[in-house]
Amino acid sequence: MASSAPDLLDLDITGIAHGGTFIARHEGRVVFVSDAIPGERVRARVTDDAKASFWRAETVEVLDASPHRRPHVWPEADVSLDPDDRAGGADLGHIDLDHQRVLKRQVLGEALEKFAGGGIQTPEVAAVDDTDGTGWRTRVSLHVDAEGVVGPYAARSHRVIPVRSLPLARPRVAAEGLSLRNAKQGRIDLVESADGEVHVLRRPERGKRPAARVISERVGERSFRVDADGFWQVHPHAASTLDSAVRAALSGRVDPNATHLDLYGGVGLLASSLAAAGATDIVTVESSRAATAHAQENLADLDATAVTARVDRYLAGLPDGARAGAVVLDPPRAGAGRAVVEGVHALTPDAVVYVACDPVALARDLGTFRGLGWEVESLQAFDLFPHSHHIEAVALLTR
Ligand SMILES: C[S@@+](CC[C@H](N)C(=O)[O-])C[C@H]1O[C@@H](n2cnc3c(N)ncnc32)[C@H](O)[C@@H]1O
Repeated sequence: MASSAPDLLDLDITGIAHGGTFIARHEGRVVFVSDAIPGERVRARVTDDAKASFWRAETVEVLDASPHRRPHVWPEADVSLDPDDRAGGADLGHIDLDHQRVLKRQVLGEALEKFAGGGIQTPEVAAVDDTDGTGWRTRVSLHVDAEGVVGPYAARSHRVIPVRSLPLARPRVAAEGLSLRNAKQGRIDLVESADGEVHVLRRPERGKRPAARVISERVGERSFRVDADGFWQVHPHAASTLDSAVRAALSGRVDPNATHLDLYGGVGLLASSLAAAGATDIVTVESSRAATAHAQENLADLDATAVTARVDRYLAGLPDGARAGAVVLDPPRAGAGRAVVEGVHALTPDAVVYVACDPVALARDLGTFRGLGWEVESLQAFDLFPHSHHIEAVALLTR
């Protein structure tokens, strides 16, 4: 560390930043602090002072606690432990669940204000069940270090932390994860499929990796085959929540004679939502060949075509004057980006439904859409990742 930052700082926490850290100021400079809550005064250890514009720090002691502070939902991530020994992946687990949702809404609102041009009503971040926010992770990645220690990584590091509990995991996933022994150095993914079976996918750093295993997921009456290590929503209510939100957004907006697009389609979840909303001719576009092979099979009863392509290239390759009825896009964390948004706009769709897992990327892309004359007609947000900073949002855009 450069000599300019003292090791320890006493800081007043004034806000929440995107990405699960909190904002304080020291001599005018922004400091991003982990494990804090707005309104608190904390003692924090500076971990990164390389940049002139901001530093990073970790709370080591809470000097004046927020009324929203709780013992961490994961004892192995509690602020009473040395920051190096705190398990990662539950960066809001020290905050009461309702207030987590208030703070997530604030992050979304600030992103919309800053990057989407402002004036968009920020929705509440809705709970998808009435639990305490534990026991939802159907997918958990653990790591095995050179000494054979199995556990999650510590927050903001690649150090494996041995743990006795995995409270965010589904109970069977947790039990399986905590019973792992004699593992080779590398990663182990645990995946609970819709039938409750837990699949253990060992990915040793050296040696042969096992062949892809196909599992079955379910939304309503429809089942989806997906590679166990392929993309599927993590919260058990996520796929059905997003399916319902997309159907509702598209209700009455699907021209049965048009071609409709499901971009970043995975194994076809939202293509089936398009079909449920009345679409008969659907193209689902996805870069993973394995996922599109599953999508083609999963949507076999529909008039759907699964295309393996990068969305930007697919859109760029469409003939001039090509049209789409409705477009659903569900990009990865980085968002769709200007070229894709412009490509969607060029298809003059009647409606665009944007499913987002990153509020800043969403806000940027909404800003681009608005610049092209689109309006955000509705926006919903869902707490599909309780005790972590992640948010899922669904926006309907029309012109
Ligand atoms: C957030 S997931 C959404 C999947 C699907 N809509 C669902 O709900 O299950 C994003 C998907 O986009 C795919 N992907 C990432 N970058 C892509 C790109 N540039 N073009 C096409 N697909 C991409 C990933 O493989 C992943 O399946």
